[in-house]
Amino acid sequence: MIQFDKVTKNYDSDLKALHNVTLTINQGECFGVVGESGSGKSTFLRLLNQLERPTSGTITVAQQVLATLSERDIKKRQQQIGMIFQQFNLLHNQTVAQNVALPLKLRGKMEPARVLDMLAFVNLTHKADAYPRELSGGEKQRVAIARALVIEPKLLLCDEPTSALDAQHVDEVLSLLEKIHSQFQTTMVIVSHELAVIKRMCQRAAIFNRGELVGITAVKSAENAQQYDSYEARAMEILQQ
Ligand SMILES: Nc1ncnc2c1ncn2[C@@H]1O[C@H](COP(=O)(O)OP(=O)(O)OP(=O)(O)O)[C@@H](O)[C@H]1O
Repeated sequence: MIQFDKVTKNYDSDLKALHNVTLTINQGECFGVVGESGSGKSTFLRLLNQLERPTSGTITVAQQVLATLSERDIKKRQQQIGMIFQQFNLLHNQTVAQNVALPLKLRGKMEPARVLDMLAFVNLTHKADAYPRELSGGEKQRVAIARALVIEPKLLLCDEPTSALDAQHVDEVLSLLEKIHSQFQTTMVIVSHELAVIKRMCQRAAIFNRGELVGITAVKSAENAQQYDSYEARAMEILQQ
């Protein structure tokens, strides 16, 4: 579904946020992206949802080379991508139902029944008229997930989806992401510095270090407490167990 071919991204300076990255993400896959701070994870996501363009190389999504698309087609593509963030990014002066309805409203659609379906899917029907300040962190993230799903995305991008949550809410949100993956076969890309999250959710993961793709590994279960020389060695070892 997604192909990066020798993709490099420089921002203003000479520093390469991503350097010569080639990888493929399959349709229906849950793909993890790990790496230390500044390794290029967010840049990878921003290229995927076309908020940034590569300095060189090509990105192909659903057999379409992104660079060949018009602004209008890029906007259309972006509307098929759902995104969830570490800090939820809810509108605080809007109710839960209004937050979930927002992507539909932006497309000029009013589908209250669909909003209610989504709230039921994330188990928050009873909070439809509440405001974000009245919710727990886990509930806020579930609202954000309902908002991402309301457009029936082909691709769901998750940027540190559990990093702002305590353990109980982490489980709640991951269970919901698992349910989405099994029910809708949505292709998912999860960026997280928490290896346990990637381990639970993903079939494969890419490991980045300073903009370089160090490797892609199949993910197996159960973590051990061994000491490693570097973050990359630990990531590679733990994810392969
Ligand atoms: N808009 C920007 N302008 C200039 N440099 C940037 C910009 N965004 C990111 N960078 C730089 O690109 C490199 C990769 O950043 P990126 O945000 O992709 O890393 P990350 O792995 O997501 O980090 P974190 O885990 O801390 O969010 C970093 O050196 C960063 O300073």
